[in-house]
Amino acid sequence: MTDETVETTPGRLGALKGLLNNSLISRLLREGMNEQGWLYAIAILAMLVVALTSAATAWVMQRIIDALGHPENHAGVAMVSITVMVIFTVKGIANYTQVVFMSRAGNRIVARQQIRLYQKLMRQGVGFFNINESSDLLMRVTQSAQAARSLIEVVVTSMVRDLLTLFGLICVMVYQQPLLSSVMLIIGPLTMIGLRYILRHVRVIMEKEMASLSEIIKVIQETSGGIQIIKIFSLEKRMNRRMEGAVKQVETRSNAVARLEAITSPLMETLSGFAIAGVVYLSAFGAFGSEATTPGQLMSFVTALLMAYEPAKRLSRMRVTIESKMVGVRIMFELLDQPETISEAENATTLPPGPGKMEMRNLGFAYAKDKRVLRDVNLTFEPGKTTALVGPSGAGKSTVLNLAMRLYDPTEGNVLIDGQDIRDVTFDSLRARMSFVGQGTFLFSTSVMENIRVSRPDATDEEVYEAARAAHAHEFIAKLDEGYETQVGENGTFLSGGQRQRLSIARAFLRRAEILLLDEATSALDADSEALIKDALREVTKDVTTIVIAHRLSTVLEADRIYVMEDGRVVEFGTARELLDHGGVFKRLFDQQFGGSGGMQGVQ
Ligand SMILES: Nc1ncnc2c1ncn2[C@@H]1O[C@H](COP(=O)(O)OP(=O)(O)OP(=O)(O)O)[C@@H](O)[C@H]1O
Repeated sequence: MTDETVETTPGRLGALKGLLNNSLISRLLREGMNEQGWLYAIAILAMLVVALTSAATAWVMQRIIDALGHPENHAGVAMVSITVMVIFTVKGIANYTQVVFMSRAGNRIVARQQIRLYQKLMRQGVGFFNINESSDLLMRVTQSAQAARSLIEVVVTSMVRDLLTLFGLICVMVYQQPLLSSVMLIIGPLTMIGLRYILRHVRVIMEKEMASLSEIIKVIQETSGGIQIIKIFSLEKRMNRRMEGAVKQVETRSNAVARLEAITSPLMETLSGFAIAGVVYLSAFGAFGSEATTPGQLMSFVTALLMAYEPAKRLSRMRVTIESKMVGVRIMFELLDQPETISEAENATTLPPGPGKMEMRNLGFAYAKDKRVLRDVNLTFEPGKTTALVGPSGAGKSTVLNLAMRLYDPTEGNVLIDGQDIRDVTFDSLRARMSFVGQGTFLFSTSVMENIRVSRPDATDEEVYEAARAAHAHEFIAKLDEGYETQVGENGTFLSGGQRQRLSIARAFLRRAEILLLDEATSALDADSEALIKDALREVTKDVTTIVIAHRLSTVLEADRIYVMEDGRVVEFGTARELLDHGGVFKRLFDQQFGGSGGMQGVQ
């Protein structure tokens, strides 16, 4: 159930949301208990002992006071002293055990949830990352697991230790002063009324605080990624203002939550103060004299009353704390429960090695509903041949590659490799057959060597050098301070655009896959480098099914077949020669680039 579905009936909103929350809490507890059951069992046992020893502390006050009234009874005084020592020793050990085991269980929950969240992200398709901003994901993964931990801690501690302690102390109170206790039991619950007001606000404020936190992360990310543009266009002031706005919002909201949480203290304190004052007053005037009260009993009662204050306060604030943590837990489960945008078939098989023929049959595709990007596209990529996709910007060429790699599933039609629908095979076996160089050259923040080797982790150093030579990257790598061990910086900041592209090409060469996809793979290179890499490509792609996308038509003139795309459709195909003779879209694009027949040399 989502909040939108509930929103339609405002009257029932609160109740339904409460239900949703409760089911989330029980799910969180169930999962927590299932995974860390024994850690919690020990902690809960220790809490039980804490509760018992707390009640015993109050109870023993009677013995202390009464024993002090009879100092001549040495054995009695000694017995009371030993009892006090035992109670406090056991309480100390139980407290320690409870804290240590609760923390262990909590830390493990944070660790496991963060891993679960990350694994969930890994299973998501590319489409998921298009619609979920990275700052939001960062916030969810880092904050929400902590919230889950705190929530379990609050619920378990309050429901077990505080509730039992309170119960034990009330028993002592009733035992020692039944009449006075009944007065207290009436006043106590009155404090709960004030809390209803507070609860309503906490959740709303926390939701806004999370959104502002996400905005802070986004500003920092954009600052880091776009620092050049920020400086060149003097956007510093604007970015500062954005940051100040987001930080201010978090500050204001944190203050509001703190105010609401803090209000519970004076509420409880004032009422407790009134109650204690009342007890002292009534006792002094012997209002309860008929109960034959000894000073020890009265002292024991007052001690129990004072000790009950802390657990009662925590219990009364439990809902407020739960509400504030609930927001984090909800966004965590939302992420964990999101359907995967693309997934392997249940009985997916392994795509066996083969010649690497790829066919696309009647493909239709839309990234967003009702916005068709491909229509009835039929393409055949022959094994061992080079096929080019050309056409104006936005025609859908990169989308074809996205579907070939199964980063998305087509909305109509299918993609076949060696006759097998790629939806029926495992991701690993599909992608093992492919290699890719894209428009954006992503590099990891590690060494040059590791960046090339990601495509084939078991490659030897010699194989990496060989791939780098083929991509004409070896020369510049050798000149770097630490050669192949040079760190490239975040996304290759320390390298030029052309150098980054050469590393991407080396990475693709190293993979030695049967199908090679090149999307503007040489666009960042100068004409000389491009010519060199074209030679290397000729060598590397000899027996490889190669699909090339390039705006510079000079790159594709030698292709065995060229498909021309326009507005999501294939409008022409053939060799460069055939297409030029045909005099259609390709001829128009060719003339735009080469100005008439100026570039006809090289056309097969
Ligand atoms: N991730 C995406 N989400 C939504 N729409 C997208 C996405 N990627 C591309 N599009 C849209 O799909 C259409 C085709 O884009 P595509 O990148 O396939 O074109 P292209 O022919 O490769 O263009 P270019 O030559 O400029 O790279 C465009 O209209 C584009 O706006």
